[in-house]
Amino acid sequence: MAAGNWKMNTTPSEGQALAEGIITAAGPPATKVVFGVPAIQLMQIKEITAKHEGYYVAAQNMHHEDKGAYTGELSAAMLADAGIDYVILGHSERRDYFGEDDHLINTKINKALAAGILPIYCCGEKLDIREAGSHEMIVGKQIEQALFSLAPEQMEQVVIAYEPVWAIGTGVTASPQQAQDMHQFIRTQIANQFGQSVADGTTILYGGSVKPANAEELFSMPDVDGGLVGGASLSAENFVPIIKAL
Ligand SMILES: O=C(CO)COP(=O)(O)O
Repeated sequence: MAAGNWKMNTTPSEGQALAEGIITAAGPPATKVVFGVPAIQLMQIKEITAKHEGYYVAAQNMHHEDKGAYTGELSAAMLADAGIDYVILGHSERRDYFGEDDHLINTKINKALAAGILPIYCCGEKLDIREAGSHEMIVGKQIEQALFSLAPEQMEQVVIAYEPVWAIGTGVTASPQQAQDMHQFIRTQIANQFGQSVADGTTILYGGSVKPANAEELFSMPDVDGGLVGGASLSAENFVPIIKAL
């Protein structure tokens, strides 16, 4: 899977041109391609991807309650009714700037699954944790708190994105071996909790300064099933080679 997280970039007209440009240049993809677009563009981009096999749309967030007085928020039911395929949950920017924790993210994951939307669950450690050698402990805890209450058939619907915070938007990428080690660790956690066949079927994406120049090497690692791409998903020139690396 090649997933782009556009974050708070692109106006609706820019987003339309971007999605159309990528689809035209990449053609029918050999992997699933997901556009994680700003809320205002969800239905517009869905209309485009619906015409092209292999292309999907993701929301970048979702509220954990079903409905009510939550000004500015979107519910799972709204996304589902609009035909949105995926929702990115637990991104480090939401954790840092909006105070989201794994308990809340777990609630959101349950709501998304109940509405038929596939969660892309983001986890990953900060630099000080990596330097202290505690990254497996911290990511292990994130996975446990957000996912271990799910039933195996729910877990089968979840995509995981390992995004070391120190690699996001910094130009510093985890080495292929660092990515592989963490992905293998995550898959083992999933296997221990949900069984080997669920773990084998789980898509685990790497995110953090994925570029055309490093995508192929990262994706060649056995437990790296694709990428969640920020900056390099904002132009066809950069994103198409990343799609084609899968
Ligand atoms: O946060 C990311 C994707 O969700 C990664 O962002 P960059 O690819 O810009 O480092």
